[in-house]
Amino acid sequence: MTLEAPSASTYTALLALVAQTRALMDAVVATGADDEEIAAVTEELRALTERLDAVRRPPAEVGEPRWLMGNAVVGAANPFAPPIEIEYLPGGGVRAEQVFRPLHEGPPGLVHGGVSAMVLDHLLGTALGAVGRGGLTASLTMTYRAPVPFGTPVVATAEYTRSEGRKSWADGRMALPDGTVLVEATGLFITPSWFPGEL
Ligand SMILES: CCCCCCCC/C=C\CCCCCCCC(=O)SCCNC(=O)CCNC(=O)[C@H](O)C(C)(C)COP(=O)(O)OP(=O)(O)OC[C@H]1O[C@@H](n2cnc3c(N)ncnc32)[C@H](O)[C@@H]1OP(=O)(O)O
Repeated sequence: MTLEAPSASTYTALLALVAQTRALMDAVVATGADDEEIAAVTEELRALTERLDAVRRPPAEVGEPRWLMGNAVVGAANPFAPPIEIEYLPGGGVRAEQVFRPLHEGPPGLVHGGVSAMVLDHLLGTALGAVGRGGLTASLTMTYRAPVPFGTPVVATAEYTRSEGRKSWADGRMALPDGTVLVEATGLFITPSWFPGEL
């Protein structure tokens, strides 16, 4: 079955909804409203949730135009996604600059290590996809060298390193704009035997 991407106007409307939802999530994390106000807002949100949930779009399939719309890292339709915008570098490799928010908190005032792992996992996978070696993460090794701050830019980069058959490896890291490395990642990705795409 070929699924259609949402129309341009639906897509634009969806982007606005997602941006507003991200702002809501940030506000929820930080709110100091009193319990009555929280209860009133909760009721309004319950009604809004029911309206949106009344109609669902079918899930996307690999390769179709909107297949990453729901992705937790880059998904335009996913309010949980920071979202990360990935740049393909001319010499191979990928780069993304991101300002994390209190929504991504782990230790107070710092980004959660699992969020860093999620972002780097995706970046490694994208670096492999860029050289035609796309696959699923089989193992991911993280080295946390310094805390990742929120509210200030962090630069993530990743690149393909090598392959053996269906197995491919990529390396990546997050750093401050001055180059100070905060987190390093190395991952093994395996192109599943069922995957019809080219190796
Ligand atoms: C679907 C393709 C996508 C393509 C995308 C292309 C474009 C990219 C563009 C946009 C970027 C998107 C970026 C996304 C990034 C996010 C990534 C994720 O979050 S992925 C979700 C989390 N990961 C899982 O859910 C995997 C769950 N695991 C599995 O499904 C299987 O275990 C799998 C596919 C990883 C391997 O299963 P088997 O049946 O194909 O593997 P066997 O045949 O047993 O082994 C093959 C070889 O790999 C080794 N191997 C298997 N698993 C290993 C492991 N965990 N560690 C080390 N080696 C392992 C084996 O020892 C074997 O090695 P020997 O050939 O004998 O040398």
